[in-house]
Amino acid sequence: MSSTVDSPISSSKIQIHQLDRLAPRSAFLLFYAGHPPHQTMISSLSARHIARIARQQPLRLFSSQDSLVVTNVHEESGVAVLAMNRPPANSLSLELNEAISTSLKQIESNPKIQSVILASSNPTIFSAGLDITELISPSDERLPKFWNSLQQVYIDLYGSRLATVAAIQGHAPAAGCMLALACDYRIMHGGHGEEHLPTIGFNETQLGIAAPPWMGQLMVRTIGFRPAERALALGTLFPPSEALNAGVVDDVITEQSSSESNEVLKALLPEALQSQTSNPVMIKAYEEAACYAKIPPQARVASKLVTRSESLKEMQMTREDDTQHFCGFITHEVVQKNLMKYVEKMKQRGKAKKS
Ligand SMILES: CCCC/C=C/CC(=O)SCCNC(=O)CCNC(=O)[C@H](O)C(C)(C)COP(=O)(O)OP(=O)(O)OC[C@H]1O[C@@H](n2cnc3c(N)ncnc32)[C@H](O)[C@@H]1OP(=O)(O)O
Repeated sequence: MSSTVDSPISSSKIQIHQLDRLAPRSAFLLFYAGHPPHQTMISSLSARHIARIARQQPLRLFSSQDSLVVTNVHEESGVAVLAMNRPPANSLSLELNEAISTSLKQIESNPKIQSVILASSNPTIFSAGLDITELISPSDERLPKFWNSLQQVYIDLYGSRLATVAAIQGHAPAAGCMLALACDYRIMHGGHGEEHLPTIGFNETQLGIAAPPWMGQLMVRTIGFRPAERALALGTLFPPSEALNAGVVDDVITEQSSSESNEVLKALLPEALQSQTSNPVMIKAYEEAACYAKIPPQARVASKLVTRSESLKEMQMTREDDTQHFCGFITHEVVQKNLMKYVEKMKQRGKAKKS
């Protein structure tokens, strides 16, 4: 099935192909940047989102302090912020994943916005990765839905028409690292002294599980085959300077700096992030996002898709198999035992910290 609607992003025409056979609830948005041979894929959206765009209806904005994500836009600079807001650790539950995808789509539907900063309302944790409690004794109904929602976040972020900048204030293990790697630019905080260094990486093997192929390949595409192969096998969590050297992040910032951007940040940041207006990571993230926002969007999007469209297509084609594999793997008795042990350790550590 295919239909054409006016693009909410530009005056171009967008053609929508419903790829029922490959991904029943998804569709590719095909964007004509110039002539048909230059047709490029921007993103995949759920059928529900497409129906809304076709009717030109705005998506619901998540903005209250109780929301799982908080967002705000600054149309003058073309920059938006989308911050995860699920205490204590922004671990990714089904609901948080869905909120990220929905909010990203809502921001994308504003034609004045060209960049988004992916951030956290927690100043020491970007995201702790998957909510491990989703993985323990899961229900047959929720587990595939949960995994689908994570795949969708990856597809939406990696294929977004927006330039995406990750403001990594603190820890970003496993799927938290995936969120950052799916962005266009990554800025990490250097930490507060040797004892409080945040880390980033795919630590799955340390939990007795393995990162799925699309996540592992994301690391391969970011840091290269051999370093990624080793980091994936060992479950390496990189502290900031090592993450920078390996290419996991693009920038590490520690110094507090005053900047002209402070004033804009006051207007841009949602209430839950107002304490971060003079945070160096946020300042740098804003400056980078504003820089991307000045590039002619059609050229920027076309260039992004040179490197991303193949892996996004692959993801769409293997999505159902990936979900089946994930559900089979996670519910395996040995994996369940490993996960329970890991959660027990995590709780003991939490108790020790509090006492
Ligand atoms: C085919 C299979 C593919 C499977 C793919 C999996 C990808 C994944 O994402 S697996 C998840 C991997 N995540 C982790 O291993 C992170 C575990 N957490 C931590 O290492 C630390 O919490 C942290 C480094 C992120 C932060 O450390 P910090 O000392 O600041 O805080 P804590 O006291 O440890 O944690 C605070 C609070 O949050 C709870 N929590 C932390 N992480 C998770 C999580 N991933 N899921 C659920 N809950 C989590 C932790 O238990 C604490 O709770 P309490 O305050 O109630 O004790």
